[in-house]
Amino acid sequence: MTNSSDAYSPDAGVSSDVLSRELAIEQAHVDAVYERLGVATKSARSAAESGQELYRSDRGSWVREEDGTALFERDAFAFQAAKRLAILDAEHEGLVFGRLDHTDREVRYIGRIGVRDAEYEPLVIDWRAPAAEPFYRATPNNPMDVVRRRVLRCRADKVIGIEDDLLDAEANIDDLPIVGEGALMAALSRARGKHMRDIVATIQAEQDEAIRADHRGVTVISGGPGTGKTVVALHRAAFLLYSNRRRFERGGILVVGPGPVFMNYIERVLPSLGEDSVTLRAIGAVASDVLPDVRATRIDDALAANVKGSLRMVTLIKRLVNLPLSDGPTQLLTTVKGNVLKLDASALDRIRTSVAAHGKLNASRDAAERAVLAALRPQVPEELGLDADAIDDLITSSSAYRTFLSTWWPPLVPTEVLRRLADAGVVDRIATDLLTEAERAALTASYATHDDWSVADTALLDELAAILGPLPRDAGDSDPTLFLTSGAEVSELVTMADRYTRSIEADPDDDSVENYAHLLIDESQDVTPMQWRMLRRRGPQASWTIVGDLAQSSWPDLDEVGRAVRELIGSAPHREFRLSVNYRSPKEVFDLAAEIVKRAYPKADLPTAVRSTGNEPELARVSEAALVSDLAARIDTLTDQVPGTVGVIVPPSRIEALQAAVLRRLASEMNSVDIDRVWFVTPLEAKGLEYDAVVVVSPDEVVAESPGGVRVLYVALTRPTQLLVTLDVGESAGAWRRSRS
Ligand SMILES: Nc1ncnc2c1ncn2[C@@H]1O[C@H](COP(=O)(O)OP(=O)(O)OP(=O)(O)O)[C@@H](O)[C@H]1O
Repeated sequence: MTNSSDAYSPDAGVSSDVLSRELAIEQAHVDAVYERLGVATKSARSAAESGQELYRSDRGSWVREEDGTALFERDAFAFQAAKRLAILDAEHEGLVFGRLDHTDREVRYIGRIGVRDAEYEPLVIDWRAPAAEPFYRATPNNPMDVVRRRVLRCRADKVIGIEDDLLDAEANIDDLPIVGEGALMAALSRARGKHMRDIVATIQAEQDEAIRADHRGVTVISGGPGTGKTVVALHRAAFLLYSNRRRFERGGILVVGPGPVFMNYIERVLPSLGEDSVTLRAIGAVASDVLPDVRATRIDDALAANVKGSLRMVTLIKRLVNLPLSDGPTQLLTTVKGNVLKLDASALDRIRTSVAAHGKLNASRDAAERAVLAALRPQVPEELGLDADAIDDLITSSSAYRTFLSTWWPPLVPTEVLRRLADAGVVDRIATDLLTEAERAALTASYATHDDWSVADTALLDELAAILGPLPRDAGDSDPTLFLTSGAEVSELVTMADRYTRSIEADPDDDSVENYAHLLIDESQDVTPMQWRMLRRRGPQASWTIVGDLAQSSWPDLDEVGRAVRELIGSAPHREFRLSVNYRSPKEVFDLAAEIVKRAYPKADLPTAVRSTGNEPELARVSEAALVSDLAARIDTLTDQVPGTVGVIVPPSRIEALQAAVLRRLASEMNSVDIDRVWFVTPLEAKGLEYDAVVVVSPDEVVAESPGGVRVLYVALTRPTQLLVTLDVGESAGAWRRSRS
């Protein structure tokens, strides 16, 4: 097996004459397809110019097949073909990638888009069409009337390689040569680059079932590392769009992954399948539809992260919202014709709680005012002979009352409310029965020591946005200088006026949560209960695809993860798929990783590694003093040994300093190293990613620094496609492997 990107080498067993002849046959077909597409593009353009915008769809596609009734079907097809062609990633590996030869001698070509000839006969079948299914599902045990499955490897419009599988050796067809040594193995041993590639030419049968599963309800896809969960989920998104375009293009599909590095890694897959209408968002950016500035990447320390992810925060946040502002009024005093009217703190609290129970706070100011007036009216002496309207007019015209209302029920901005948790006094008042002392301290410290938001905070901010609702549209009508005449202390005046002015800068139109028809959640084992609440707000009517592996969870309470998914499924129809083959890690690497994870999590779902390289992992040790020079030297060697990427996975506490020092050393002493191929990441950032070679720095610290412990080390150990090095730092390090059985 070869590591080069041209690993689709022709089988030496087939004469070069046969190979050349077969390549020429396939080239002729590919040429015909491109010629036809040229015609389709022209025809699409001219139809568009002659006013067919009528058929433009809401989300910007040119034509919906179902609506194109006034068009000849062929014209509608031309639109679709031209549109998909325009989206296809420039670097995609061939429009036509497969061929099926059937027992009845019928030949079908499979490609990224469907293409028909002038007589409307299929030249290429879209990989998602039912007729393409045997390409993925046929096996020698169940050949599905297919004799030979052929994968074509193209560069741009040139066919450069062929890989065949003989599926029905009994079929009486003796003029079908079999070429190549297996498309899957060749694909798997190719170098990894910065972006994930589609697997459209080599989808395996168990993966195909998950991709084509019913769109309704909830589809759960599980499996160990490297089993293709992510890539399968992305192909499923493309399949859903193909099979139910109207519903999913209009309603939208949201793909959520763990972080921006991961989103960047997967972003090319859907365009390479001709689909560009899917929204990709890291979990820390999901709330950015309601809170545009909130896009977080920082991970809290373990204790704070656990607290912030837990459902106990729902109660805590409700209490926080109801807790009067420390600089707000504690009572209302006003007069009507010389008679003093008063509501004390407990009366105000009762009103606040009962109003808050019935609506969103920012939308309830009128209701709160009605409740306050209703509580004041009985205090006006009857002998004044005033009716309710007259009393209300007298109360509301007083400046003391207006000042009270603005400060007692101000427009509340989620970010400002959550910041209140930096005050230990606030946390103590609302959380003594919810959190331990250590948890309360961790929560307060996380806000007191950081100005920016963490990923876990975004779900809390989203929860707050849901409780508070959009800012009132008239929030800007009141004059902040009002406070200057209220008679309170100057320092307070500034605080309130300041808060008021800042809060009205938010655009009330930005507060609507985006709803999707389908949500696809990757690395779901790390989604906390609070984050599930945030996601569910994006798809109250949606169907779901949930992808994950409990053995890779960084969340400490695995039962809670399971419960959250069961709750989401509820009584909806659902189906589960388990992927069983690890296509990423060589067997030698995965054996080590599996042994480590089994110790901490015996129930781990361990896949079978499909490849073997003969390279055992290197378990190395280095002193603290020699770490930088040793790591730089290893990176130098590894970039020579593998053709693609080298991942250096470093515990969070070390990454910044170590990366800077190693890069400096590489630049000064080993400047032949191609730095663009080297990635420094924390174990959590490495989730879902893969590299040709990986160095895991200080595995003991990787375990110690994450609430997921050994499971997070398992993630790190399962990232390489070729070579693994672990680097213990210091004489006594290595606990992670000493207790190997
Ligand atoms: N059928 C296939 N043909 C070719 N390559 C495949 C196939 N299935 C998976 N792969 C490759 O295997 C690698 C792992 O896939 P992927 O990242 O989707 O796995 P995963 O199950 O999400 O892993 P993890 O849980 O570790 O994040 C990728 O490089 C992917 O392209």
